[in-house]
Amino acid sequence: MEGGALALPHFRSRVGIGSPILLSADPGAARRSSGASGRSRVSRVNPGAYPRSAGRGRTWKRDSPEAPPRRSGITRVPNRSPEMPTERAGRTKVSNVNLEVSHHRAVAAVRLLRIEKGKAFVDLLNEKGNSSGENEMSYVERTLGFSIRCLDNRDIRLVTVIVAGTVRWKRYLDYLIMSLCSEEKVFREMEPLLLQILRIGFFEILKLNVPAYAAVDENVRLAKVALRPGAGNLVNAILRKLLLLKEANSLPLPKIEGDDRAQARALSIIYSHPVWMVRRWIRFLGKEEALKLMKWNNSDPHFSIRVNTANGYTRADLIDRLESLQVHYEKSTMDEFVRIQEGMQTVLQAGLLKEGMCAVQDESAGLVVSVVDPQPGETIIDCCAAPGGKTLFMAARLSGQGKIWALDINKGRLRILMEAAKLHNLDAMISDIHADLRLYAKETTATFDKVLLDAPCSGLGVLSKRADLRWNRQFEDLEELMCLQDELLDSASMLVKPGGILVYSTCSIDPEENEHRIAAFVQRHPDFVLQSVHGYVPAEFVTDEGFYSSSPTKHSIDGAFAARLVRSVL
Ligand SMILES: C[S@@+](CC[C@H](N)C(=O)[O-])C[C@H]1O[C@@H](n2cnc3c(N)ncnc32)[C@H](O)[C@@H]1O
Repeated sequence: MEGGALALPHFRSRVGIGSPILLSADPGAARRSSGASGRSRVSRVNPGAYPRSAGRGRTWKRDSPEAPPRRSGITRVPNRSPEMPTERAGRTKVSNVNLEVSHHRAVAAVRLLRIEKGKAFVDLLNEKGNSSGENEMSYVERTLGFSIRCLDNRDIRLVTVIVAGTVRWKRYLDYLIMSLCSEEKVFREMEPLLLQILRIGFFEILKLNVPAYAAVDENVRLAKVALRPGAGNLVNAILRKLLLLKEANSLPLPKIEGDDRAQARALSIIYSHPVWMVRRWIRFLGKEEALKLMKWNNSDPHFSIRVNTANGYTRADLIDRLESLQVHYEKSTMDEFVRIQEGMQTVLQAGLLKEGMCAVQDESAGLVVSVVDPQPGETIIDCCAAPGGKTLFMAARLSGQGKIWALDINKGRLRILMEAAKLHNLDAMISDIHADLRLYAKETTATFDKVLLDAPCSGLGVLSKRADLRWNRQFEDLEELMCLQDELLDSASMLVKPGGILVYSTCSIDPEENEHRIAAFVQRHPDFVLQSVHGYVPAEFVTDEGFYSSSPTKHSIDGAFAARLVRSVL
């Protein structure tokens, strides 16, 4: 680093762009919206759903929604019953009612409700014991008004699969649900919790191929217990209609016809993406590639892990552990990486991350670090560093010599970065700076050998992993993001020492956030020259213009972009 000691200004934390939405419980909202009211609702529900005569000897009509659920791998509440008030001697007494609902569906329905209300995000790497464990259980209990036990590992996996899939396929599922309602008004005015239960049922039947009786019975039961008998009847009627249409192969889907806009609208339903994304991708990538991309975004995400060499581990050590855990893996072409084919939850539960042996990181992000090419002894500033995936990998590549400054506007995320740095035995090499890059660059005189700007972006390259992102991003966001990217690029460029390197990267595949930003930047800054990334990353990732670009459909990893610029010595 040149320019003497770094001034480390402290700014008040702002809401960071790209920062995760925090999980904050709002039971009142969900309860109000579901029309449910805890105990009294349960007492309303039960006499119909669980008649007193429903004891052992009772015969149920096959596939009746009231029939006792068959063992279908569905978890239930074992004799853990909410209390039902009964009248006795003029006072309300509490007696037990045998309520049984599928745990993972109840949790999935409530999590979906919260995601829709912006109070939660889809967590594809959900580990038992994190904030969405116990808190979520009590949230579900307060929202639905009945108790459920903690989820076991299998339940957690099912919740993850159902929540991620239902969020991804939301537009497609809603189109079908609306088509199967007696009138559009029924769909438009549907209670939020009822809609989530229907979406789960549709997703299970259409995309998970869950046996019909389980998908119908369990979701009907959940609607009856969590809402009221009438809600269960509606779920029953609509799911049964769906089953008939599915069997007859006549699901009501829109035809791809008419002008470009009409075709994009139909495709947006069939592939469940916002219309603006479909139109944009058809424009930039062509129809065939756009369809491939949407299929990729709807498929199960691929995860890779990177071994932490700073703790003395090698990839061979990591592979030994994976083999002992019977996790299916594949070696990546990148030395430090292993692709997990099956068993990501096992990796998480075995504690490999908590031990500091490895980190979850996509190779697309690893290749950005290869574009930076950190060399021992260098000074590097990571301008939008948190939560630190690239910072840690860059620090590991310095082999104990050199220094990284990790700057971010988001204090909470910076804290996570520094905790990870400690875990990875890299904290001595990393200093954090909590600041807005735009202000920091104006105030400091410090310059660095290398500057990485991993800019806030639309995230359009990582939609398979961020299931909810497609619905949260609006077309208008792009304009705002591009302005921010230009401002941050200008600021980052001030930190590059003469002859030093500036790397601009995103996890977007949108040319306007990538190539166009760099074209505009070099026009504003003639002292920077584009350098090809050839030699830093494998040739298949180098574009004709010399940028790094990874594509989900071509390379089967996340989409990312990076440009390497050299500052002239004068
Ligand atoms: C794409 S994320 C960075 C991911 C990170 N490089 C990694 O590999 O883990 C973008 C980051 O930019 C930060 N950010 C947004 N605006 C900023 C600003 N004006 N100054 C500094 N950081 C900012 C956000 O808080 C967010 O953590």
